[in-house]
Amino acid sequence: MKTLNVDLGERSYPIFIGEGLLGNPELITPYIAGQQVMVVTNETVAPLYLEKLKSSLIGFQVDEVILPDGERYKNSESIDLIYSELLKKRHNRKTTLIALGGGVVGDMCGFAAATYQRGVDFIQVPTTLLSQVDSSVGGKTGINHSLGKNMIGAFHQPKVVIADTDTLKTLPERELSAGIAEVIKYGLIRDEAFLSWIEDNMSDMLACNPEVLTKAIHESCRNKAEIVAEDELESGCRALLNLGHTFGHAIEAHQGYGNWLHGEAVGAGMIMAAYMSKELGWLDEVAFQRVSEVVESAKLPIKSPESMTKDDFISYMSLDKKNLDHRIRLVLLKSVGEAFITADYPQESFLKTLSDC
Ligand SMILES: NC(=O)c1ccc[n+]([C@@H]2O[C@H](COP(=O)([O-])OP(=O)(O)OC[C@H]3O[C@@H](n4cnc5c(N)ncnc54)[C@H](O)[C@@H]3O)[C@@H](O)[C@H]2O)c1
Ligand SMILES: O=C(O)C(=O)C[C@@H](O)[C@H](O)[C@H](O)COP(=O)(O)O
Ligand SMILES: [Zn+2]
Repeated sequence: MKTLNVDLGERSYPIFIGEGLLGNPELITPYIAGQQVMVVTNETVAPLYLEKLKSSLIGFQVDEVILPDGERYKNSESIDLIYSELLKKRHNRKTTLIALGGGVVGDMCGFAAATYQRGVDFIQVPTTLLSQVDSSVGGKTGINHSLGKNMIGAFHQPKVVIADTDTLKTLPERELSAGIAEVIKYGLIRDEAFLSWIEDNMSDMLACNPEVLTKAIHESCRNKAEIVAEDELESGCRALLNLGHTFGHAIEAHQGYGNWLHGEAVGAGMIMAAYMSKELGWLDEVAFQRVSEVVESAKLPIKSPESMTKDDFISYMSLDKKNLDHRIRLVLLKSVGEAFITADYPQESFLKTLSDC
């Protein structure tokens, strides 16, 4: 097992990564303050992993909420189901919520924990590649709105992250590719050496090779933990983690949540960001092709949906949480391995990107 730490003073926590972690009481029980636990999961993950998780929680009052599966259920109705179960089972302020599932379950469980009785503890047990490399770390929690992705939420850090790589054996291929999009993101924004490693190991990642996936998770979480430790609440460098997301969130919302997976939209969005970086003279053609090829090699879409017009993009992007003074702020690439954020660009380059990509 590998361990990383997210250094946030009194809110610091460990990330455990490895095989056979689910079901080990020594990894989870030290992080449960009271006697009550509420496991939040969904109808797909529960039959696969709920009993295993519960076997590590002997001696606690363990309750569970099994949500419907899908990005389209990342909404206030699902949050209400969690609150209702907590109240019905008389959970008090010492309770600990445990997110067992992918990023959708993790974001919702975290948001319920941030708000139930003004805030209770929670633990992340991520079971998708995307949630193991990204969403379980850093404390962004929340739900979608029909007008925009992740528009309602809170920063609320987990007490521990337990990433059992055995769970990836049951993950559908399309979901594995979606997770690789966020892995590629770390290489593009700040770690060119990691990007080269990703390029060299792409076929092993797609074949679910456990050593290669463990390294991908470790290096992704190391990069994310460093950024979050520097800028927990996204007043500066944390925004770089949004590479591809300003375009990608517009795709997800416009296409109807769940039709394009988050990682798929981020993959196409990163190519749009790279294309615009080329238009602005930051990337040359070779660097742009490198970005496009690594995304394509992960079996991700490389073009935005045919059905989306420039105005469709602009109407969603103009609501993006990073915007300042009605200017759309974008994360772009100075080079492969170095991102920056800007609202200062010629509108023609932005519009050309929307029509060409
Ligand atoms: N909070 C953050 O920092 C952050 C970061 C990145 C993404 N996100 C959010 O995460 C969400 C995407 O997460 P995701 O890609 O994990 O999607 P997801 O949670 O929808 O999971 C993908 C699918 O895999 C299933 N699944 C989960 N684990 C499985 C397993 N081990 N075996 C088989 N099936 C399994 C799920 O039920 C679901 O159908 C989006 O809502 C995105 O906005 C949040
Ligand atoms: O942790 C972050 O910060 C990120 O931006 C990680 C992203 O991969 C993730 O999709 C996040 O949920 C996007 O955040 P948002 O603030 O743009 O909603
Ligand atoms: Zn993301």
